[in-house]
Parts: sequence; structure tokens; C-alpha cells
Amino acid sequence: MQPMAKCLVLDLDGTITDSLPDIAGALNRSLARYSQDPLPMEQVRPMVGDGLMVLYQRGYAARGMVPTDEDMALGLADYTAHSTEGTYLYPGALEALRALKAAGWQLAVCTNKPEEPARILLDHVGLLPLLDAVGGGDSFPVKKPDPDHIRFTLEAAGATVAESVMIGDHHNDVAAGKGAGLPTIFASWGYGPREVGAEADAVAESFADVPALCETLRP
Ligand SMILES: O=C(O)COP(=O)(O)O
Ligand SMILES: [Mg+2]
Repeated sequence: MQPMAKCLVLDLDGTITDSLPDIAGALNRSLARYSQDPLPMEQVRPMVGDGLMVLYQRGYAARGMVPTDEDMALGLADYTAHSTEGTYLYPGALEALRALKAAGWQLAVCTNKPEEPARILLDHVGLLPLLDAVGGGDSFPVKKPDPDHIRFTLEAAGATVAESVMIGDHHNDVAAGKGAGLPTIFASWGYGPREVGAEADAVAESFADVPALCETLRP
């Protein structure tokens, strides 16, 4: 019988791409509709991680406001239209993912970002053809930290928990990965606080570390 391929499940924002400028840009354009001053990027950074809708709730709350359904719908459309303008791959991402692919690994993205802008962004940075699945924040009835977000993404990739590894920059990524039974890698270059590394099985200092860590965690 053919052995199942190993699979690396990757978070997107703060792990594969630095998406903060475009996320903060969309939030601030939304707040500007109410004549609110923009939130500095450093204030927005810890608000990222639970998807765009929660991001808008947190951003509006910082100005003592609550977004309406219309704000949310306009915000999603605006972000989707501008999600690639100031968003870049972290150094070494493409090389590391190509190396894993060449070594026989499958690759899947599990992100709390809605699937449409996630696919647009992944296509823009040249990664979409390398991926076996993209599980967005609205692709399934659940999202991270629910471990089922990982399980559904693996199922879509045709991969199994027993052969997979999770990498992410946020507590939600490590919690979802561990909950699904995957060894986890903390991406230390992202938006999560350094302490999240203590919850993970390994800490990557840069993307160059990732292929070897994957092989160690799933020999
Ligand atoms: O958009 C977010 O809030 C988080 O997205 P991520 O799961 O790719 O980090
Ligand atoms: Mg992230």
C-alpha cells in the first residue's frame, strides 16, 4: 500500500505573509468613514488572528464603536480588493515550501482569513500552485482554535493527522494543531507573543528552519 504523504499545515497571516499593512489599511479606511483617526499598525497587530470580522470588532471597539453588518460587508469587500497591495512573503518562505514539496510533503493553508482573499493573496505570491488545500475562516462551520478547522483542511488535502505538522504564529494555531493531534511549530517572526513558543513542540526562528523541523517532528 502507498504510504500517505506527509503534510505541513500552515497558517497564513503572520506565518507565510506579513499581511498587517493591508489588514490595518482596510480597517482604517472603514474607521475613516466615521471620521475616526487611523489606528497605528502596532495597535492593530495584536488584534489579528481571529479572522477579519473579529478584527473589525476589535478595531471599532478601540474607538468606542461597534461595526454594523454593513461595515463588515463593506470591510470584507474592501480588504478583498486591496489584500495584495502591501502584503509580502516572509523571507525564505517560497524556498522552504518548494524544498518540502520536492521532498514529497503536501502543503495546506489553514487560515482564519476568509477563503476568497486568502486565495487571491496566495495566488499573488505564487504559492497557490504548491498547495493541496486552502481552508479559510469561512470555508467550514468552525475556525481556529477549533481543531476541526485543521481536520477539515487535512481532509480537503487528502492528508491524515498521523502524518502532519502545523505551523503558525498565534496561540490559535498551536491550540488548534495540538487539539487535532499534530506536532506544532511556532513561527517566531509573526504577530504572536514569544510566549506562544512555549506551547509549541518547536520554535522556528526563520523559514529556513522549517523543512528540517518538519522532518524531525515527522521522521
Ligand atoms: O486574518 C486573521 O485574523 C488571521 O489569519 P491567520 O489565521 O492566517 O493568521
Ligand atoms: Mg497568523
